[in-house]
Amino acid sequence: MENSKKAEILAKALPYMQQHKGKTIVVKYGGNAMINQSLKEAVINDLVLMKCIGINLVVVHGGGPEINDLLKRINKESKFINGLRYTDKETMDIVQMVLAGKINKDLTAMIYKKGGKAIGLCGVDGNMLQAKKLEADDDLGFVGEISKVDTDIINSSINAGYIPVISSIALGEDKETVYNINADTAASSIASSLNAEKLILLTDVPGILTDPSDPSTLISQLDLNGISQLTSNGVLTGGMIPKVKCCSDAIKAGVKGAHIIDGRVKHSLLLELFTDEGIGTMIK
Ligand SMILES: Nc1ncnc2c1ncn2[C@@H]1O[C@H](COP(=O)(O)OP(=O)(O)O)[C@@H](O)[C@H]1O
Ligand SMILES: CC(=O)N[C@@H](CCC(=O)OP(=O)(O)O)C(=O)O
Repeated sequence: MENSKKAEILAKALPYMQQHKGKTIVVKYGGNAMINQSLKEAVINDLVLMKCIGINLVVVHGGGPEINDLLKRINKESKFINGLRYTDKETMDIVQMVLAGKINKDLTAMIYKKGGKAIGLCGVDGNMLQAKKLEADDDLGFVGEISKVDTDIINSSINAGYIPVISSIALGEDKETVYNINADTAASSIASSLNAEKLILLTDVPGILTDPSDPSTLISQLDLNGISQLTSNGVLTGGMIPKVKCCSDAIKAGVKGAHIIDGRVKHSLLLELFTDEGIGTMIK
């Protein structure tokens, strides 16, 4: 590309930088969007860039596929009910090891490698995510429902210049039981409690599709009415069910926009933040 073209593209970033500076944006980085190393590096690059331009960035990560891999290694089957993992005690230990251990520390290190500053936390740290057992039609074991978010540790980390990188496990009211929280739910509750400008969910599809097998059926914008329609007519299945519910919960709580975008597209975060049209599905 010619230098003048490059300069033009860079100059066009100014209004977007001004728009986002000082705003709180929560990015949920899903396990399905972490599979390829070069893509992972591109995501980390974009996160560090977001922080550099003055966004109060919070990263909440998942790691479902990695949990499945480790369970498989101990010959344990992964069981999901409506997109949520049935979590017995042994599974809970694995979830904690993978999310709060391996993935959380890998992502934190990768941010340092890109020249950023991060602090890896889980919901237990700073008593940030407080939960009780999720009461559902089917018993899901140690799957929790967030009852309170204490944002102190998140705000302190942001004010000290760090990107908080948060894994989705939470502490029970007995201060003993640890619960497995769907990472979309954790991100949504955190975004709501922080009064965030945006919640961005990075996943492995282009956004919400009316036909999940056909990427050309992307819905680019939806409001809360549209969501109830999709939910009742069975278009959403599996992990998309909690994901969309999280977006609508965040919007109801005052988050201005929730975005489901394709983490497999290189620099999808920049396309979302630095173009008028954005990518993926925007819920308002
Ligand atoms: N209507 C839909 N549009 C797009 N994806 C859908 C839809 N219904 C179900 N899905 C599924 O939801 C998945 C995304 O949820 P999930 O696997 O939990 O992702 P992540 O690990 O990123 O949180 C997609 O891979 C897709 O298989
Ligand atoms: C209760 C529940 O389902 N918890 C999830 C937590 C991780 C997660 O949500 O990871 P992704 O974002 O990669 O799907 C799980 O155990 O897989």
